[in-house]
Amino acid sequence: MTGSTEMVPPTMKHTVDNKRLSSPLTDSGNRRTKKPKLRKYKAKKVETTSPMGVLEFEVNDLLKSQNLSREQVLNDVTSILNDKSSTDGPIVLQYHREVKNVKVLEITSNGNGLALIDNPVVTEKKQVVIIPFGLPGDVVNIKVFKTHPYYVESDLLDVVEKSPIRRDDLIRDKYFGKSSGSQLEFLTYDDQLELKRKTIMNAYKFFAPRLVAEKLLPPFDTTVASPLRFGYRTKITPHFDMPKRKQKELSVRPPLGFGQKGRPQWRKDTLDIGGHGSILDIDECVLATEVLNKGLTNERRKFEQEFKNYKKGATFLLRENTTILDPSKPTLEQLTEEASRDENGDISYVEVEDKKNNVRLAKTCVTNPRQIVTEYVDGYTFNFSAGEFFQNNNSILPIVTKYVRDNLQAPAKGDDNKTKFLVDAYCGSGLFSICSSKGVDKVIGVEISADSVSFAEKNSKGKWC
Ligand SMILES: C[S@@+](CC[C@H](N)C(=O)[O-])C[C@H]1O[C@@H](n2cnc3c(N)ncnc32)[C@H](O)[C@@H]1O
Repeated sequence: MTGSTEMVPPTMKHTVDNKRLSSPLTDSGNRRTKKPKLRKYKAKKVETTSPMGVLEFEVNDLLKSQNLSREQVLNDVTSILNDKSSTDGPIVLQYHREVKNVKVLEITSNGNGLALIDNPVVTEKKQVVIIPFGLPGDVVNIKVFKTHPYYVESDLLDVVEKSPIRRDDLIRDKYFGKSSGSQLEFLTYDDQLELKRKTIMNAYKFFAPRLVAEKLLPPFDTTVASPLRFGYRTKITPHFDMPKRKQKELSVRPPLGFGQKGRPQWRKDTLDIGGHGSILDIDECVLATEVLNKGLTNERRKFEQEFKNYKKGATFLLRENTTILDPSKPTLEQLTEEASRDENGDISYVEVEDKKNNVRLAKTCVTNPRQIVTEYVDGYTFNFSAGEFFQNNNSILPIVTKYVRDNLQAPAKGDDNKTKFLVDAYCGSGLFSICSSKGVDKVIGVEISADSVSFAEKNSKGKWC
């Protein structure tokens, strides 16, 4: 399975930087060797439902399936921490090495491959390795670059043998394979939906084990497909960092885009696209809607002129806004709210039609988080602050809100087949409460954000709530 670099067992001599030792004189004038102060690894407290917490469950699942104990994959992080150099100390170099012909065994809920490799120091031990863009069944070459107690992180260098589910021919995003923006484009859409289903099933397995053990859950249905697979995201947040070494005035525009996912090298023809910084310079997002891509072009052009004015890095908000058009008036005249503008100073927009409700809509791109925006869902409109939460895929909302509506109609006991109360926990600006309220006596929304509560109240006025 693995063919790691040559191994030299570490000794404590390796682990200590001599320069850091203080050695006071004894009475006889000799230097007394003081025990070196070891740097201790401090494990961060991980919230179990966070991505790191879920990873821990997934690692445990892998170990169970491979009949391995946690002890058998435990890494000696302390000796790495106390090596002479954190980049090229002898122990660091033993751990952070290239490993060839690694068979990927599993895929995590966020799309990373999981595999087992030999521990480079203790021959009878293994390591769990995370391989971004590695698929179960792939045989790959990797570079391990970071060690945690129960797993190591790596970059994908080459795919030696392709998994039967790997479909690189489906990739449309030029940044795919290095950007953190999209993870699953090299799977068929059916496989992507199946992975989502497995993620939900795992959520119940990890967080509600009694419900699963006592068979109290209904069967898991297939995942509802999105009508749009690309060009659906109604919010993106490209960002930039300032260079670490402060210059008086920046001479070159910093990259503006999304984070790079490690330093992968497997897509040789796109290696240089977006650059090599921790943030990639992104000029189009295949997942975002057409008008957000227009906004991205506009805001990048503005940034090109203004980047010297920034003292710190920042995040840009690009959020789609919808105007319901009056067909008797010119579109531009009706775009009264501020939005991203093109090089001529005109608001960029895209017109679309809701055939079902016979309505024409203009989509614009808002950049001010405090600006009030409108989303249009199957005839309903929702207002909320651009910076607050709203579902990111507008194209799927008529389907999911209908699904919820259709499956809510459980009649209250001994009643006239009517649902009396609907409680929408975590209601945001009221999307599901409002779309499901028809025929219900009373809807109660629960929400922690005061801003969203006030919009939920406003959005529900005149509806059935
Ligand atoms: C994923 S959003 C869903 C909003 C809404 N259901 C929708 O689909 O548009 C989750 C919402 O839960 C709210 N929230 C988070 N923690 C909460 C808590 N402890 N109590 C109530 N609401 C909370 C957030 O402010 C956010 O609006």
